[in-house]
Amino acid sequence: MTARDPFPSEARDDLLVEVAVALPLFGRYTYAVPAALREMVAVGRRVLVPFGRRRVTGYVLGFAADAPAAALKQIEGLLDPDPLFPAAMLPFFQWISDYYMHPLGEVLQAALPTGINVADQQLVSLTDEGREVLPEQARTPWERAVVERLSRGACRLPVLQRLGGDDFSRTALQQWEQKGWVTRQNTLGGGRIRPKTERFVRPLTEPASQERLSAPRRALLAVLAQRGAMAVSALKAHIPTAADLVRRMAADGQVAIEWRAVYRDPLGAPITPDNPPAPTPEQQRALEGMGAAIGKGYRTFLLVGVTGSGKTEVYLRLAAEALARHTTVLVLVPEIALITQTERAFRARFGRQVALLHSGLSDGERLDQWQRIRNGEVAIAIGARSAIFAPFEQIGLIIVDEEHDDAYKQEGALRYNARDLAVVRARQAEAVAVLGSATPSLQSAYNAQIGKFERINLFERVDQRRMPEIFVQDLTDLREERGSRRFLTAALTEGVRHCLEQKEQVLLFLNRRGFANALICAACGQAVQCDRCDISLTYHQQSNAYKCHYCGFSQAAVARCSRCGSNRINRLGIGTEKLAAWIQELFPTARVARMDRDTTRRKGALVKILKALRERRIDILVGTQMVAKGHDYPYITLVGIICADLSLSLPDFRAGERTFQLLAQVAGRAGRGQRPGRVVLQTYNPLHFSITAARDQDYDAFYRQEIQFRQALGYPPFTRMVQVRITGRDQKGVIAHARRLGETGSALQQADPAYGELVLLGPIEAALARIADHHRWQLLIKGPRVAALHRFVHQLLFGPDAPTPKSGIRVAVDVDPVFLM
Ligand SMILES: Nc1ncnc2c1ncn2[C@@H]1O[C@H](COP(=O)(O)OP(=O)(O)OP(=O)(O)O)[C@@H](O)[C@H]1O
Ligand SMILES: [Zn+2]
Repeated sequence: MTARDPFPSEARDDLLVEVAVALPLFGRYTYAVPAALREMVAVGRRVLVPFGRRRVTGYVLGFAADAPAAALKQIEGLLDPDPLFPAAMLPFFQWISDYYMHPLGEVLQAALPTGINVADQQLVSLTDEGREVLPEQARTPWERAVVERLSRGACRLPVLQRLGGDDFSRTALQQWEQKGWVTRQNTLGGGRIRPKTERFVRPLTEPASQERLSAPRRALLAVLAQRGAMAVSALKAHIPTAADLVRRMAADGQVAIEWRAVYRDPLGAPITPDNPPAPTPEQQRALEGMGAAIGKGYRTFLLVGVTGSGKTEVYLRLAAEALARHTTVLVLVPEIALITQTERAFRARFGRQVALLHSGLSDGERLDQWQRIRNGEVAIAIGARSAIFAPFEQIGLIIVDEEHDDAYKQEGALRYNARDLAVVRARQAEAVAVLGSATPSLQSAYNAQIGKFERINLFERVDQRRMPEIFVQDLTDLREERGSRRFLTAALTEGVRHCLEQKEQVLLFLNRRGFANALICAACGQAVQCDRCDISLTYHQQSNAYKCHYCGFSQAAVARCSRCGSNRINRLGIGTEKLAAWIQELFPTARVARMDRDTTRRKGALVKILKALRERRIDILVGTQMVAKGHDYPYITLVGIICADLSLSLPDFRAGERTFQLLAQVAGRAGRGQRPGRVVLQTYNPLHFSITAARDQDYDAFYRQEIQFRQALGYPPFTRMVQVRITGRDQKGVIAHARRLGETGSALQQADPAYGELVLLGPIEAALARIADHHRWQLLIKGPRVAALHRFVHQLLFGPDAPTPKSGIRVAVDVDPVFLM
């Protein structure tokens, strides 16, 4: 026991708990629980624990029988009224920690709603000497901004970090501290989110005395008599002057005002219940197989249904089946634009039983949705990838819509794939997983082929609607054309004209935003490149700026050529911004809108565009891959694919798969209503099998070709991969560390015959060699079996011989990487 222990007499009866801390450390730590907290401590609770010289958030994993010999510290406090996740989810989090090689405490931190963690925060301030010396010493823009900020007073570290974005340097701060120019002090920072409370009114006056009251006061009491206690904000809908009135009535003792905790509600007005259509015979068959499986143990189905085959209706009916068996339902959707569509469908069927979890919500809203799930107040959760962590108990069904979508891959600190986690969670919970898509990932289709998943097909669109007719336009025929004529072909413009005459809608797809993406100096031929990335800049007309699509760097478009100084920069190439301008010129009276990352940056902008499309206030929608996803708009009868080849030539073995999926998906937006659809698909490679298969809407033809290629080259799904990425500002340091990892890897491989089956590729410079001034190198490790592969990488990065990176060099591990550049 430590000298600090305030309860020494109780030493050996101490309750001990194992805790994971929210720090980059793999261990589990044992703490004692002080007597006062003993009744309340439970698995899944967040606690505040001392750790080294700091205090941090921890999560109770379980109870420990024995204390390690070393000094034992005590939990300092419990952070929430209840556990934030059910104990039954711990094996799931542990699996994630093991498989993705990420510390459990950080897994939990990533899984729980953001903004609630409490930890020490460092307060930085200038010393007297620093105040004198530093204004001279600060070099980078970030350093200057920091000194400027600190000269106005002490400041929290995260605020300083944010001042200059990528320029931030921990080393600089440490040096300043060593030289005595700044000091750091620990303070306890609170979680940002508090429960929301509202003023509620409760009637007090006996009905008999009401005659003497004024008419408004009587009206207010009448409403309360009918509805019970009400929030003042809700009362205003009945009595506009309620706020003022309530205050005066409270003073006269006629009503009581009290604060009550309420949920922040992102759902808005209720949606009118829908009228479920009778399932088609195909839907019926699909439902019989999958519905009967719910509640009877783990199974995964791959639902392959052509675009417009009514997969959503299948999901809805399966969800109803799961609810009837008193289990809960998790629905994953790749992105926010689709969540609104799916949310609408589920709320129309299931009303208030639905919770939402996605990044479009405020932190407070998300926490409240989390609590509703946690408290068993809802039975269905819909959300983007992070919703896989929804704290349900008794899960019966997990649906992953558009399962092929790369958006399920989380990049950043904890790298996971929510689609894969859906299968893991279903297995652990003995639930049914349904992965749905018109264009499944090769991985999932292969899993169905070898019997890991069960495949269910929907071959036809509902109501015998035809698949769109696809016309392929060979762009090499138009090589001699200039400007807009090169991409706005006769086939396309005739189609658009016809559509507009019929008052139908057009979708034009181009997988590149901006105005011009090839900026070439007219005098010397130099391409205009980002200062901080090895990537060309794109011209954006609306902001009249050159922008980098990787780091966000932006400079005024008047800039001169970096090589010869000429200000004549040719703007070649085409992006959605230019396409929209061209099409507007050609069809001046058409209502043209654009949907890409530039036009949807502001909160709510995306939903606004989709609403206008639904209400037919847009005639022609121009967009990037955002428009390709499962949208269902009945009046779109023409889809134009401006240049199908853009994604084909990327240095990534999945380029063919992505291109096929993108084309088949965007084509599938046409002709979903009563009127038949047409697609004009323009390409320089009309014979490439990704393109012919998309033209024929033939998934299996694509699969047969692609799977052969993967097998021949030993790519997934025939192998598994782990990518190790080494990044940092110091190029030499990055290369040196990458080489050291490569050497360590080779040595490990030679030492252990079990590693003979692994292939080490690299270390090599990444295809995107520099982003935001960080040099990037990588090591790719391939192997036929997960166990050996993972053991190897673990040893390479965390084993006794693992090389330690110098400060400023980061090593990130990406298991089952999706982005290889
Ligand atoms: N049984 C049915 N009877 C009539 N209409 C239906 C039926 N099932 C679904 N629909 C309608 O068919 C349309 C297409 O369905 P849905 O959007 O679910 O297709 P999908 O299979 O998800 O396609 P995609 O893969 O392109 O997203 C929707 O408008 C839906 O309301
Ligand atoms: Zn850049």
